[in-house]
Amino acid sequence: MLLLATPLIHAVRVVVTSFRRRREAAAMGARPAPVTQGNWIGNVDLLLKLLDGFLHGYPSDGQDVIVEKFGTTVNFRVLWEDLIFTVDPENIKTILSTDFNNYVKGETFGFTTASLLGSGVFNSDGEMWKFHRSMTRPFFTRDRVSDFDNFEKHSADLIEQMKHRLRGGYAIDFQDAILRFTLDSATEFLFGNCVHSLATGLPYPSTGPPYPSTGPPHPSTGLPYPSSYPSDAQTPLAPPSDAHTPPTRAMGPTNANASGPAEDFATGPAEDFAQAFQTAQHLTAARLRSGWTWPLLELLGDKTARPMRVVGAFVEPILREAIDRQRQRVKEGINASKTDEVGRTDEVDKDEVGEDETLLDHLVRQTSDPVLLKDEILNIMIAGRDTTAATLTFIIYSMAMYPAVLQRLREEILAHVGPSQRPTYDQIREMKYLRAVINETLRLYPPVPFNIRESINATTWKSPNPLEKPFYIPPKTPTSYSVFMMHRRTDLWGPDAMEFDPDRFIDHRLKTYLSKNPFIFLPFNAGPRICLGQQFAYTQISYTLIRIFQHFASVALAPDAQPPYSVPPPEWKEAHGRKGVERVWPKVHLTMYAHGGLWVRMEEAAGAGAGEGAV
Ligand code: HEM
Repeated sequence: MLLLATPLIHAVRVVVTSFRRRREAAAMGARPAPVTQGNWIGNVDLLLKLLDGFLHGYPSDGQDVIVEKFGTTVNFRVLWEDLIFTVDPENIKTILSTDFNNYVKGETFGFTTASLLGSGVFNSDGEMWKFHRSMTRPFFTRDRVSDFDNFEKHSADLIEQMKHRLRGGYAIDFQDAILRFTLDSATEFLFGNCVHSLATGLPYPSTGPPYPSTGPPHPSTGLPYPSSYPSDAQTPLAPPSDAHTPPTRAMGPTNANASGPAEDFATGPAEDFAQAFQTAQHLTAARLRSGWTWPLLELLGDKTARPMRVVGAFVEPILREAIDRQRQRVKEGINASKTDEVGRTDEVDKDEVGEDETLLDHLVRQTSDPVLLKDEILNIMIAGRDTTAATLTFIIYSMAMYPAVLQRLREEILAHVGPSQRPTYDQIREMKYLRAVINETLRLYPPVPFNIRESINATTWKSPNPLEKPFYIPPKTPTSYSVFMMHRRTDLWGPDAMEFDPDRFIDHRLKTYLSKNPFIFLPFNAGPRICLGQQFAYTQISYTLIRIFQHFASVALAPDAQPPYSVPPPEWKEAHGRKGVERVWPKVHLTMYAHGGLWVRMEEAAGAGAGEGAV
């Protein structure tokens, strides 16, 4: 009886809600956004198509066809639940800026991402969000964002590791290398304690011939390692006889299952952490794509539990140590403070940051709540690490695809900074072409391609056609938007929007398109929740690119080393736009990445390595 009653109650609720909303829309002088029409009941076919696009397609597969058919604002109604999706800058501006107070991350987003993000800055609202943001903001002043000693140390490590592997005749996975680089610099920036993930060496290609197949599954996640070692017996490309021994084995024991030149590439807790964190992000992104149905797919248990245990085992001891240090300080009368019910302290000047203070030191002065601290640190790690790594990965990819752009970029680097000197803040600011290359990459490959909010009260959005009634947006409804798709619209960026051309951020096109409407370019979001690390990211990316291209003169894709499963399918060549020209597979979990890595060979620049900061 109950089984029969439940769908009936749901059906009645759907009919009543729909009637109420039609009445409310009419009262507001608005019309409903167009609703996608699938072929199966409840648009289940549509849901499956979107999930298939997410798992096996190009980032906008599924959505692009719908937008083309129904317009730039559309209701993806699946299983009778509304989800308003937009790629219209006017509506995105409304969500993020002009009507900011009417949108929250919301309970659904919070519930879906809780096992990954906790109640950190990314998925909190109201007072908790303000608290997180104000705790972290003082860390992004100009002094802090130009911590060039940190950038220098880690980019020198990165370049050394790249050269070492390339000189051995191997291709390198630049994405893996840069994720190690950002993990090292983020852990130093956040904890004051670098995990030295670069020091264990870069992985070898896993493809054959002449390489053997992928190694054993990762012990903590059950997934394959991103790459594995070749065994000496199977490959003529044996490791170089001058096999480099990492300066420190800082990340603990190596993976006992792996075979090969272990003295040249090791795995340990930092890799376990990074791999597990990535897996948890992927699972969370799949939940977001499945809408309210995701708990049905996890009836047997929380799929993120296992990887998040690995993540916890890595960060919790670091947090405990920081809390103990702070307790000791309080005992000694330094930074004494009272603590409220969520562990917040009240006698600390939140804007005051000591010169050598790390973000964690700063945070433990304000709260001793270990959960709050863990959430904040992991949120910043996702915010800062993966996004910066994605940008650098897709810049290197673009430099391999467009050698003339790289040549011009190198000319600018050599003219402003020289072949081996460390760049200064002012030199970075003057390098217009460098900034244009970064922006063009952020336009075509924005690290956060899709995002979501939830409306609080019923409201309206402008229609793209001013002669038509505005769209009615129901209350408590998910409103999703894609800057990935907006950044590629030819009506907003011009007929050549699908081409990679940094000059559009310099020449007449800047005035024609972007200056007229800055909301067409939102890689860092906008409004009160705009990215806190924007300046930090531009500076770190610029610094790292300058250092890389002082040392390397060219980049070429290495399709022989790219794992076969990650090569774009041949049928993509028929697609129009960028999908048709792609030579790596951009995919999205919470952020964008190159599926299977970005395998490249790079040629060292003549004369590089001499002078200041030589590697
Ligand atoms: C190219 C690099 C980066 C890109 C493209 C980027 C992009 C974004 C985007 C789109 C958001 C909004 C997310 C949302 O509201 O749902 C965001 C928020 C944020 N970002 Fe970044 N980010 C980058 C680098 C960084 C770095 C390096 C840091 C810090 C080290 C950082 C810290 C943050 C924080 C704390 C927020 C949350 C702001 C809030 O909700 O109030 N980001 N970022």
